[in-house]
Amino acid sequence: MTQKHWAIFTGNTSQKEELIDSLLEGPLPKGFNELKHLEGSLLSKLAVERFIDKEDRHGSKIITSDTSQSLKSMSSGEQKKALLKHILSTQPDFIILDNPFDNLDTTAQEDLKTKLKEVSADTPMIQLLSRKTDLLPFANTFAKLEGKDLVFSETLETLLKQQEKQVFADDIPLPIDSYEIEGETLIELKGVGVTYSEKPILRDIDWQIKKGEFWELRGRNGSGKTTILSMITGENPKGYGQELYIFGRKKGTGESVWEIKKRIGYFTPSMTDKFTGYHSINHMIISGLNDSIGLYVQPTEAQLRVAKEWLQLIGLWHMKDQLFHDLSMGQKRLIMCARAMIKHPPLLILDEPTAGLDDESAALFVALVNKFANESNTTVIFVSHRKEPGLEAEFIYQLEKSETGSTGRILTS
Ligand SMILES: Nc1ncnc2c1ncn2[C@@H]1O[C@H](COP(=O)(O)OP(=O)(O)OP(=O)(O)O)[C@@H](O)[C@H]1O
Repeated sequence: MTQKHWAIFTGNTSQKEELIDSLLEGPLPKGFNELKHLEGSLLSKLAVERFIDKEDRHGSKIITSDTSQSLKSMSSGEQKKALLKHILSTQPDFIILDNPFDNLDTTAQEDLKTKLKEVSADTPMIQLLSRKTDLLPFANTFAKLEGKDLVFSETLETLLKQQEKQVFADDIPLPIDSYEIEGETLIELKGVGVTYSEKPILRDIDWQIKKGEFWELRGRNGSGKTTILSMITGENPKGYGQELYIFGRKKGTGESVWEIKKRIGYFTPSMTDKFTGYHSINHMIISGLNDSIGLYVQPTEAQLRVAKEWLQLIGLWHMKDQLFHDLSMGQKRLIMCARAMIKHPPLLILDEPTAGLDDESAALFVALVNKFANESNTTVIFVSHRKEPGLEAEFIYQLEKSETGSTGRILTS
């Protein structure tokens, strides 16, 4: 008998944590009788985060004991590989793969696919996926998770409907205040290099980013994308003493990190996922103007007006008083993105913003980013491993990984 492998398509409303819990802890949902009395393991971003927390609390290495590096300091791709290795060493009876290809570059995705194919010969797998291009070729049982309900389907075709192009009717709302930055160049790196414990990570990085440009930053896992971004945002001290110019000023010449941060909008999904979110979505949007999380002072008329315009644009005005906490994942991402955009910062960084979204929500998100990049003066840097269908970046900065440190080159899209 052929091994059974499940592919479960998830969307915005899917309650996948409950499904994962019942697969691991029981009672088993209908359609999974084959897994009775079997012990499963979970490969997911959440599982990685749990191990990082554990390592932090115990001050020891659990799944990276054979390397000199902590799990926390690894790139997201390296973390996922380390977790898979750990899972395989425990020889589970089945494996749940929750969006296994998120955060992985194409080469790492192919490596993981090959590995999973090998393992699939005698280990059943349950893949939870939100993007159809991620489907594992050996999956043979298909379902969709609607809320809590699993709807099994005989064929794949009925599950995969064609995607319509997303459009927003209104214009991007205008900013309340504007920023003065001299010159046309916003950020410049000249011959920048980074090493960690003598391991070269980046070498001779030359990158000039001008006002209003729309960039995509690409590169394999561990090629140094986050390292570059964290030097720009000021979180990484490796930028000091180098030819790194931020908003016209050389790094380390007395600029305040706070001043830099005020001019950068930043969004990465873990910001949403860790958010407790007991604020109304209207207040969440307005708080983007104050660089705070909730809203602690009475908003002005102008702030209320611009928040309304943003909520109308993204089609969530009718939900303005609902708690952020109660929104679907796709809606939360749109809110967080609008929150980062509302003050039209000179620079907006979106770090793998579509990870974990389903096809429909990702298309909506990308449409919002395209529109903002097109209609505002903000420079946008969009980091993604996935070729995001429909993304209209003007330039691509591609990091090429090498033993002597990644180098960069510019591609026009
Ligand atoms: N604090 C640190 N100590 C040691 N090594 C580090 C540290 N921070 C990052 N690294 C290493 O630097 C390299 C680049 O990491 P970085 O997170 O910038 O890559 P990335 O391109 O963003 O990867 P991914 O796409 O997987 O997120 C990786 O090999 C990572 O392990």
